[in-house]
Amino acid sequence: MVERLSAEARKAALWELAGWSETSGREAIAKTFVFKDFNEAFGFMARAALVAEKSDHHPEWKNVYKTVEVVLSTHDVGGVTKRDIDLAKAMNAIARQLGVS
Ligand SMILES: C[C@H](O)[C@H](O)[C@H]1CNC2=NC(N)=NC(=O)C2=N1
Repeated sequence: MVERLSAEARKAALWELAGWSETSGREAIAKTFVFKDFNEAFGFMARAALVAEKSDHHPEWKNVYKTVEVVLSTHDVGGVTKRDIDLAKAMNAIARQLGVS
């Protein structure tokens, strides 16, 4: 079991995570990625899904055409943990490879 991050620790982690912010009304972090088209959005999701499955930590996400809205939290502890931060970093890296920040 990983430790739920404090409000301070969440803020510190988010400083280094471009585009991610805290959700309101729930302990989670979120980012909306906008790609060039559906093909790139779905390519991002396919790559991110492999990372998620490998680490047994899965995103809540919604895709409409070229936009992917992602919410990350660790359900087991009802908050944000290093597992969310790590997946958020991996998603940023994948998006960057696809030419999107
Ligand atoms: C049993 C299994 O490890 C858990 O259900 C995992 C699976 N994927 C998960 N993903 C996320 N985002 N949060 C979790 O708490 C979580 N728990």
